[in-house]
Amino acid sequence: MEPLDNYNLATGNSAQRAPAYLEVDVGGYNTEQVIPIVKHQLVKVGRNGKECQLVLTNPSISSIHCVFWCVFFDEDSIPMFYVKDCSLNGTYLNGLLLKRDKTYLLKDSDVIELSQGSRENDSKKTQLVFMINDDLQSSLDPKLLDQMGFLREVDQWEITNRIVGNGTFGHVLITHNSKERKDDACYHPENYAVKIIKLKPNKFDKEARILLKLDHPNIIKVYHTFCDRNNHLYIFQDLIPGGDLFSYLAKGDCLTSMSETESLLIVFQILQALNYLHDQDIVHRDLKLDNILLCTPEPCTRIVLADFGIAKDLNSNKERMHTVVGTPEYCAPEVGFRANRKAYQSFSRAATLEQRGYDSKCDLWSLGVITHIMLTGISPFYGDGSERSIIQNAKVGKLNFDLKQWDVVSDNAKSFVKDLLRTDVVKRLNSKQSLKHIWIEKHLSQLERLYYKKILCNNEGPKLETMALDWKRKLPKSVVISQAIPKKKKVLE
Ligand SMILES: Nc1ncnc2c1ncn2[C@@H]1O[C@H](COP(=O)(O)OP(=O)(O)OP(=O)(O)O)[C@@H](O)[C@H]1O
Repeated sequence: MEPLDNYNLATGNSAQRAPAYLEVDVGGYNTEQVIPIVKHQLVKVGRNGKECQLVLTNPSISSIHCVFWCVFFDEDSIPMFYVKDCSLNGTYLNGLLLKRDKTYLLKDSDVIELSQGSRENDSKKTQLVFMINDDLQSSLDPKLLDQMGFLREVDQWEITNRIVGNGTFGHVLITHNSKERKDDACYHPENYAVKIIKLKPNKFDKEARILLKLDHPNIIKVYHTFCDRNNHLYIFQDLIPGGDLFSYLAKGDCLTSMSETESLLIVFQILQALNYLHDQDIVHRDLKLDNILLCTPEPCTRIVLADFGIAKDLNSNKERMHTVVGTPEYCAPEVGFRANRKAYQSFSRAATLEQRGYDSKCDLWSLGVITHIMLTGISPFYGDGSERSIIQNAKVGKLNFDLKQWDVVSDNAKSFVKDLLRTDVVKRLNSKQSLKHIWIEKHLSQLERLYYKKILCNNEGPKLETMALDWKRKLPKSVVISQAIPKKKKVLE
């Protein structure tokens, strides 16, 4: 039997108290070793002794063969557990090959096989059995869909009772595409997400209309929409499995900062998305940490903008916007939130006030707030946390770069934040100007290389050949794109 190093492996009860764990079997025998899967910790399996929690020396195993993690939407919800294949020789889930760099949702008792050698090698075969803690398992409600009045099936989409997230307006659930399963029997079927919103009778939904028009790697991809007899609108979309940026930064009961490099890569991607949206006269209007989703909860991952619930398509009406919408903490002062909410108290989230209106630059203010938080862990206008103080502070727009959290941040990054958080809209950068800011421009070649080569090609998501031509044109000449598509393999009995 190949040696199995005990890197961070737990045994017995401590691991079984984790929300989920992996049991390690080698050559068909249970080794009694278990790897807990807990919040904020990736579990890597492979040959790399420095990075992996479970180190395997079998040569057919890749340096990092596969990665496991869990995502908690909030403390009350049942977490989602995922596995991502990063190997050369393939990872199998219940006997079916996973697509390389794709992420799959796990369920209790799933068996993950790391190599499928010949029969003589069966004694070396490592299997991981995924187990969910009994308490969590029993809280999954099989009648959830009926209770909520949601359909179980819409065309080829099968809707499950597993909730990915909840918002003010919608529930987001896991769904499968049965047609895909029939078309591709060798691969494990993928999971998708469906956002279900209750519409007011006879109202059409702007979110679905806007999303169906969009096609960008940093914007949530929508495949299909459907409205049932109860005015529930179903928006079928990609499942983005790394959780949102808020959860990624939240450790304990406060937000933490991330390195300048990691922040820059996220800012660059958000700007790609904003540039694309604003070029088409679409304004997001609710950009915040919670609406930025990560493909994997680790640095250098693709990020995706979600929740276009209050986005505005200015194509139908080229005027400036006047509706007070968004989230005060991220909201530009010109949008018109008032410290005295009486002015629009009768409306849930929106009101039209007498004012000069605002334009797409409100999204850049929100990006300024997001960048400030990523670099320092501090929300710039938070004050005492009350809506009144946030709105008042944002109106004044005073930033404090003397705080010790800024000591490790470059002057260029500070200048970027300052140029986005300008209360004077005319002086605030737009998305094109932001992409030319010295903080971005100085690192542009590295950013583009990482973006096109690593984030778009190796990270799950659109491959370059499927993307629009204007995206291809931006590819720097020096970058060689490696198409990491594994050969199709037969399903083993
Ligand atoms: N495609 C997706 N993949 C994975 N998670 C998702 C997806 N869409 C939404 N979520 C999760 O569900 C949560 C709620 O979704 P969303 O923000 O779209 O709903 P909402 O009702 O419009 O929310 P809000 O209260 O912010 O307006 C998100 O914060 C996110 O964590």
